[in-house]
Amino acid sequence: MGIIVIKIGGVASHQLSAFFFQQLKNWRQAGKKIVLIHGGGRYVSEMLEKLQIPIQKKDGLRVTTKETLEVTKMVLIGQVQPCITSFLQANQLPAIGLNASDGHLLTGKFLSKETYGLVGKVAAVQTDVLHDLLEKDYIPVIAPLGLLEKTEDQWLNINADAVACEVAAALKAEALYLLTDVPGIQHQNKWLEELSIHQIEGLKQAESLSGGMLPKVESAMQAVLSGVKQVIITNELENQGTRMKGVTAG
Ligand SMILES: Nc1ncnc2c1ncn2[C@@H]1O[C@H](COP(=O)(O)OP(=O)(O)O)[C@@H](O)[C@H]1O
Ligand SMILES: CC(=O)N[C@@H](CCC(=O)OP(=O)(O)O)C(=O)O
Repeated sequence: MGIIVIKIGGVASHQLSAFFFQQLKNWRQAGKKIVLIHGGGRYVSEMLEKLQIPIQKKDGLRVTTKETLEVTKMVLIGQVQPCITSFLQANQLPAIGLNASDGHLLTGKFLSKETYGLVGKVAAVQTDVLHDLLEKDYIPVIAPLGLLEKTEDQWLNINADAVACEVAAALKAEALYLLTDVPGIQHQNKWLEELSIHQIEGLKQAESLSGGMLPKVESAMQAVLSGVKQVIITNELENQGTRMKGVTAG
């Protein structure tokens, strides 16, 4: 079963183009299965500002306190996710919104509690739930949070790019698109068509990568190394974007 995983970044989530919906339909008609992961960090930040809760980011990740986590959950699962599922439904694409606790979909571990607080990395993806939905022709739409391993109530905030890459690897997806607000990765005023694992260190040293692009590139490369053949960072599905290239990938 050919699976295509698409991560919709915060900005991208409210500007899904007609081409996006048409492409999803074309893929489905060609027998592909689609899984979406959504971000929404900018909406979390907007709500934190409204509530006058301090925002702190480190290495492109949100330092997450108990209070921040509550707001993150509320915004991502309560606002961003239903917005995306209703856009899909309105475009005749059958969608089901999912969070970590649905069928124990996503479990996590602390990334570093001392440094980032209640931030996780993916420990396991319950792929059976996803396969069941895909067989019934649904498009699962997943929020980037996890449940701490061996608990039912300790939630962890996880970077959406990291979730998308882990889900793509667990599903052995044939392609992963990380949709964001820029047409790819830029270095020395040029948009890169490809970025190989060997170039990443150079880009970091040159301080070409900052903010959310740092964890995005790290996760994308991890997905390539886990066997996802095509990993692309772009702003629109029709644009070429930057293709991540592994050691042996051609
Ligand atoms: N080298 C780079 N090339 C392109 N964008 C970069 C680069 N370094 C940092 N960025 C920033 O990364 C942002 C995209 O990451 P992020 O804000 O986390 O988006 P998303 O919410 O879609 O995951 C861009 O808007 C851009 O400002
Ligand atoms: C740990 C961490 O940083 N979590 C992110 C989760 C949302 C996200 O990743 O949204 P984008 O993809 O739109 O940036 C956050 O709280 O902003």
